[in-house]
Amino acid sequence: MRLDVVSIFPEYLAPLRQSLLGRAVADGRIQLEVHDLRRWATDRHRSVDDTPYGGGAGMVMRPDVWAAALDDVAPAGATVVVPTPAGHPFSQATAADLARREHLVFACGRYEGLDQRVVLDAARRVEVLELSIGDYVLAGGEVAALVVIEAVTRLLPGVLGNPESAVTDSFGEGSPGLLEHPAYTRPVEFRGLAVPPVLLSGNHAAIARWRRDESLRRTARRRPDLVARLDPATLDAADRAV
Ligand SMILES: COc1cccc(COC(=O)c2cn[nH]c2)c1
Repeated sequence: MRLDVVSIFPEYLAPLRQSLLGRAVADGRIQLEVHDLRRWATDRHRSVDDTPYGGGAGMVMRPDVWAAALDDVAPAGATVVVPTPAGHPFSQATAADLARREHLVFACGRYEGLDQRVVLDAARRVEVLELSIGDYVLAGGEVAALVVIEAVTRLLPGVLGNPESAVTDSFGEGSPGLLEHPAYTRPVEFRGLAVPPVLLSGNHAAIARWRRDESLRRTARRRPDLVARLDPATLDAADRAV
């Protein structure tokens, strides 16, 4: 996979060269290039933003600068990802979809975002995905790009150590669509807190049942929205009793 990232703060993307992902980049399993958007700025001040038509606070990133950058960085066949609070919700399913693509280009906006014609023009040539990683506003798209890149590249076989299951919507072992159950390791008692005895029992059926129950309880408590989406057919009688 090839990754290109365009930003006015390229140093924000330094974490991509760390740890397992950094190793995949160093040995060429992933091609990564980070570009400074100002390279495509045309005036003496290398400006990349301007005041918004229609008035209002903040600045908008200029279409000419971004279009020139994407012309160079996103050839036909690339997928352009624009992190934005106004985007389609990013999910594990989206991550799995993006993991199957050859070339991802991340356009990191700042200020109030990109002139919409950047997206419209690029969409004539390549697929453009405006994605939101959550309902909050960051100062720029760089951190969101790091989130998406990590979620995507960890799914690539042979890229990040242990091959993660490519199952797109699993939140727990074999419990698709549920939150992960609690995890424990040594010591068996820690600051007066014990490990749930079932996990020490060696009874694998009971352990699987406990884990499933904990996933269901946690999901019901923390994410009723996920429970509403569960396919009732995947809930057995014991699940319904939780
Ligand atoms: C491209 O336009 C903008 C405008 C404003 C902020 C940003 C940065 O992205 C986010 O804040 C974000 C992404 N998902 N959730 C929040 C981009």
